[in-house]
This record gives sequence, C-alpha cells and structure tokens, in this order.
Amino acid sequence: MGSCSLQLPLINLADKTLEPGSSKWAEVRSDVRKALEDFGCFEASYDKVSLELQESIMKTMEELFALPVETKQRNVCPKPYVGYLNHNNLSESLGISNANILENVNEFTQQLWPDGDGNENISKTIQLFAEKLVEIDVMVRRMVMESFGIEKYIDDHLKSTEYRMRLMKYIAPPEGDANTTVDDYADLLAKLNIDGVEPNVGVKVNADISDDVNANPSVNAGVGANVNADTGVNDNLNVDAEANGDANIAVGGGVNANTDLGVGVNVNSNVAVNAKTGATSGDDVEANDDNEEKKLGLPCHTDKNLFTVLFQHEIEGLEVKTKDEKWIRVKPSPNTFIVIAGDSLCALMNGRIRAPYHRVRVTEKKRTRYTAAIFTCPKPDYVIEAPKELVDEKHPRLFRPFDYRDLFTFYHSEAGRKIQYTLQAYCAVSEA
Ligand SMILES: O=C(O)CCC(=O)C(=O)O
Ligand SMILES: [Fe+2]
Repeated sequence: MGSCSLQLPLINLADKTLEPGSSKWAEVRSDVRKALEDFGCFEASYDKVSLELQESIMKTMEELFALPVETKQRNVCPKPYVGYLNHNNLSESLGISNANILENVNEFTQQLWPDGDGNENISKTIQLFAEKLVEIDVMVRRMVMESFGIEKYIDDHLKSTEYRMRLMKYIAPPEGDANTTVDDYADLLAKLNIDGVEPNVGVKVNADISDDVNANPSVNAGVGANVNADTGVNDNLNVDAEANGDANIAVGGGVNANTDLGVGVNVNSNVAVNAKTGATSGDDVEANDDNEEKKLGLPCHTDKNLFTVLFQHEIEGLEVKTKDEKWIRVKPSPNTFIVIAGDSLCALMNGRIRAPYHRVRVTEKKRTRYTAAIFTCPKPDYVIEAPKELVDEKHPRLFRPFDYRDLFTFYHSEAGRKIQYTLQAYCAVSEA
C-alpha cells in the first residue's frame, strides 16, 4: 500500500535545558544525527512559535494567495525559480529571499502592492515566522556539524548560507474526485485521439509538467485529474516549486488540446521525461495497488539545498520516502516543524546524511492546504565540499566540489530533468 503508519522521529528542540554544551544538547544532538542518517528528516517539536503567530502566518497566506494572479506574478526575482510559481494550478507558491530580514520582506510586499501601504502587518508576520524557522535551522546545523566532529567550520558555514522562504498553497481535491482513475483519463485520451498517446497508459498524461518526479503512471494521471477538475488550462508557468528549494518541474513537450468536455488538457507524450523520478519499480507496484496515489500536489523530489524547515498547518499532505521505499505521511500538529535534509547537505557530509525523496499528496476534500518553509541555501561562491575530516578509507570522497547554483541549473536543465539522481549524475566521484 501507499503510506502506512510509519512515523518520522519526533525530537524536542525546545527543552529548557537545551543549551550548547549541556548534557541535554548532547543527547538531542545524537537523536538529530540518527534521524538524519536514517530518514534524512524528522519532526521538530518547537513551542517557541506562538500559536498566535502560527495563526497569523496562515491568515497571511490566505490573504496573499487570494490576490489576483497578475498581482502574484509581480513576485519576481532575478534568480530563476525564486518568485511566484504555479504548478499547473495544483499548487502555487510565493518566494521571498532572506525573509528573516524585514527589509527584504518589505521589498516583497512592495512588489505586490507598489502603491500600497498598510502591509506592515503582513511583512512583520512573515519576517517573525521566518526568524523562527531560521532558529531551528541554525540549531540543527550546529548539532549536525558538532556530531560529525567538524564544529570548527560552523561559523564560516553559517556565514556562507542564505535563506529563501516559500509560502505554498495546494488546491484541495474537489468533491467527487475520489474515484477518478487512470481509466477515466484513458477515456479522455481516447477522446482526444492524440498521436503517440496510448490511452491506457497513465504515464502519458502529464498535466503539462514533466517533473522530475512521477515515474509512477497513476501519479501522473492524478496530476491530470486535479488540473482538469480545476481549470483544465495551465496558465503559463509550468514551473514548480522549490526553487528555492527545489522541487523540480520541467516543462514537457506537452500538447494542449481542447476536449469535447470543454476543458483544456495537456498531454505529454514524452515518456523519457518521466524517467527522472525518485520512484522505483517498487513504487510502481505500490501505486498500482493504491488509487490514492493518483493525486499529487507536488511531485516526488529531493531538495537541492542544505536544509528545509517546513510548517504544515492542519491539513496533511507531505509524504517522505524511507530507505526501504515506504512512504511516511507526516501528520501536522501544532508546534511541530519538519526538518528535511537536501542534496547539498548530503554532499557536504560526504553522504553520511540522506536527502530523502518527498512529495505532497493532498487528499482532504475542499480544504486548501497552506505550508510555509525556509530553504537554507549556500550563498554564491560557497563551494560545497566535504571537509577532510569526513573522508577516510572507510568513507571515500563521494562527490566533487561544486557550487550550489550550478547544481541547481543542472537540475533544471533539459538533461538534468531526465536524470533520476541529480547529485550523483552531477558530481559523483567516478570509481577509478
Ligand atoms: O509543502 C510541502 O509540504 C512540501 C514542499 C516541498 O517539498 C518543497 O517545496 O520542496
Ligand atoms: Fe521539497
């Protein structure tokens, strides 16, 4: 079956006695290391973010995403994939560079409301919330570096990173959508009668994205399902998330066609694109057994940055893949944040920490899901290279040094999109 009752480790990062150097610190540090070695991810319990602030960030997101699309599209950034993104009307997100600094958040709100005032509260809420996520990130990075005996690099390391915030909205599946199946899409495809598309193969329906995700036929069909139910037309921006982070959506060679159902459908007949996925053949089997696997708000991916700290409020959807290819569905709970290691951290730690595949699958009907995340990214010119302390006979160097921006560019390149394991393909040390 798909996700089961497995859980991520839950670690309390707000214990009163948790000070660097204390015995509590050493205990929690070793839990953090173990969680990241085993899962690349854990739930952090952190009650230092007031419930009021948690509510405010939710209200802020509702308000922001309710703005007209032309307004949201003013959230632009010179760096690609960092501003407003719309993932086929299944999810959309707004990006803010260094949102822990009020000035940057003000720039963001001014982009949206160039003549407006009165957005002070929005800016303040975003900045305060970002600051809290950053606290978690800094604590966790300190623990990781200490636990691997490379604490002497901490200060330089912390100075060499920046934060990208992303506010995300996932459209709820509409009522009555639950029984939509691959076959329904096959019917639709048959009606479309498009060359090169085999009606009974869900993998060909790719909702205008051909992300790095979805090796999984039914998953792609699910993406199509939501898009069609929603508007049927992808506005334009076939991009995706994570830019900042990193989810990876490539624009596929989609064909846009109008059906006799009066909706626009994108059919991607480029199977090769789907080769890039975190899924394995095991997934295919699993997904075939599980109809619920057909609805994805965000395709399966690894984050490319160092760490992601994510807040999901009330509506679940995030799923994290374990080493043995099981999906863990992460239940939201107040005062809990999800910490996810990315590919850059994996490389920096010479592979000792996993960067887990994860995805978003929203199943709750008629309730929009909002999440807010901080993506810790290496600054330009910070070369990701495992320190010599992490390299020995037992742990040979796994990755060549690289610049995060180059990894990111590769990830979004045509070649990169077709590759399943971006980090390995990009910079693995080849065997002699
Ligand atoms: O919104 C979520 O639950 C996950 C988002 C995510 O994985 C990403 O943006 O990289
Ligand atoms: Fe992610």
